[in-house]
Formats: sequence, structure tokens, C-alpha cells
Amino acid sequence: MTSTPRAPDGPAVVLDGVHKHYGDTRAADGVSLTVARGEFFGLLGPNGAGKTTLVEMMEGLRRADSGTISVLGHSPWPRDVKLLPRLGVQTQASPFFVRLTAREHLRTVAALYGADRAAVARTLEMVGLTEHGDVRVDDLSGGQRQRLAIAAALVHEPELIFLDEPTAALDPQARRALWQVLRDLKGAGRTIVYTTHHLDEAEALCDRVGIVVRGRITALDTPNRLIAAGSTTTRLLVPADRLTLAEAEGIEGVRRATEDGDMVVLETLDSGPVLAAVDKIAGLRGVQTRTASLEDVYLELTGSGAP
Ligand SMILES: Nc1ncnc2c1ncn2[C@@H]1O[C@H](COP(=O)(O)OP(=O)(O)OP(=O)(O)O)[C@@H](O)[C@H]1O
Repeated sequence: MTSTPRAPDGPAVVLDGVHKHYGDTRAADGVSLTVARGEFFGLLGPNGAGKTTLVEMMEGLRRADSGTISVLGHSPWPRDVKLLPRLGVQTQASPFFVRLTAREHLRTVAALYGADRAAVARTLEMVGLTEHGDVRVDDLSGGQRQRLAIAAALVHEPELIFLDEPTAALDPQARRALWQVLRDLKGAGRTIVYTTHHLDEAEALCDRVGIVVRGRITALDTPNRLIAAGSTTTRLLVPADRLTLAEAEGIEGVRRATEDGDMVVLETLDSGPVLAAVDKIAGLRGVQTRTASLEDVYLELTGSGAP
């Protein structure tokens, strides 16, 4: 394996005033951010917000129009052959050698980076594909292929790992298993830049998240601080057979009441008095309380409307 000396300190990624336009579309509109070494950094945002553009500029796959980008202390553009082995990249359209088996595919990728055969077996095991190692890539299921793409990003033990919606096609078990793999990688000191549409995932895994809207970072902090600074709305869910929408709307302190299946959902900034009022009308049996989650904050920031 190429022995690139590891810079002991300095951030993993620094973007400063980065712009990227496609015609009139501002895919990156003056983005500045720093990802620390060892950090698990999440990028969130609606479709077309500019996440892939940002990540691909960090990976050296696209060139910024202006601004500066530093990855492990180097400029990723023009592509730097010394930098590439230190990066692990899984994209939404990762290339495969489809006529090879999963194991052969991974061996080929490993050979490109100078990683050994033991790394291939270890990485197949890590993503739960050992028993599918002899299956041809084009015969793997969508989720198995996705796990192989993740394995290909990890096999050479890169310092900085870019994962673009890695759990999109995974079943719940595989998704949770990948979470553990990622936590272990973080525990081993790797830096992870992670794009996802799963807010629960970002909340569970990421040290910090950046929320991208129309090419700009509109929020950047730990999930907990974003939640604390954002929505203070509490939702009370009351069985609809005991409280009508009109009754709910009549309770002082209720900002909004909606029906969701067999529950009436009351949104309030002050849950105590509202709970007391609900108790008087309907009793508290079966009443559930939901405090704000990262998803609420995300929906507020991206203007996608409340659920
Ligand atoms: N090569 C390109 N040529 C023209 N427009 C592009 C190109 N690549 C991306 N865009 C546009 O730039 C914007 C940002 O796209 P990007 O793929 O970065 O968004 P994203 O946040 O990754 O979206 P998604 O969540 O759907 O993957 C979109 O409006 C997209 O249509």
C-alpha cells in the first residue's frame, strides 16, 4: 500500500467561499465549512440542494468555479495521485466490474490501491457479504451491491471516507449493521463525510451536520444544538375517539391541530397547560408526547412544511 505520511493534525476538509454554478443554477453558493479529523460529518438537504456537488468537489471529481478547497492539507483539484489512496469514495453510482464476483471485484479495487487479500476478506465480512463473495456482481441484489460499493470505499483503509446515501437501498438489519461499521471506523479515528436523507441516521451517527438549501449551508452544528436552537414545538398525540379537532383547536396554547390516522396531533410551545386541558376533556390514557427531533428542525429550515 502506498505509504503516505499522515499529517498529524489540521482539519480533514476546509472549504472557503466555494462557488459552483451550472448555468443559472447555483449548486454551491459561497460555501465555507471545516470538517475536523476524526469527525463524523453529515450533509443534509433536499433533492437538488447541492450536496453531491459539494462532496464531489471535495473528492476531486468536480472543479469549483471559485473559492478554495483543502482535503487532508492538499487541493483535490487537479486530481492528486498521492491523495487518492487516502480517500474512500462511495457514490450513488459507484462503478462495478459486473462480470466479476463480489470478491474478485473487491480484490481488483484493493489491488488498484495496493491493499492486500486479507483486507478483502476483512472488508467483505465487515459489510456482511462473505457468503455472497462468489456471486457475480450483476447477480447481487440492489442492497448487496450497495454494500459492495461501501466495501470498495473502505478496503484500502482510507483516512477520509465519503459516503453518499450509503443506506438508501439497505434493509433495516443491513442499515443498522452499517451504522455499527461506521461507528467502529469513527472509533478507529477515521473521518467520515456522510450524505443522507435519513434524519434519524444523522441524529444517531453524526457529530455535526450541515443543512444545505439551494447551494448554501443554512445550519451547521451538532444535532443536539440544532434541535435545541430550532423548534421548541412539542406534539401531543391524543386518540381521536376522545378529542375532536374542534376541541383541540379550542385549547389555549395549541398552535395547530391536525389529524393523523386515529390520533389528533396538537402542536404547542407550552405542553404543561395543554396537557392539563387535554386531561380535563379526554383523560391522559393513550396520550403520547413528542419533543422536537432533527427532522422537525430540518423541515423548518428547508421550508418543506410540518408533517
Ligand atoms: N452536471 C450538471 N449540469 C447541470 N446542472 C447540474 C449538474 N449537476 C448538478 N446540477 C444541478 O445542480 C443542483 C445541485 O445538484 P446536486 O446533485 O449537487 O444536489 P443534491 O443535493 O446532491 O441532490 P440529491 O439529494 O437529489 O442527490 C441541482 O439543481 C442539479 O440539477
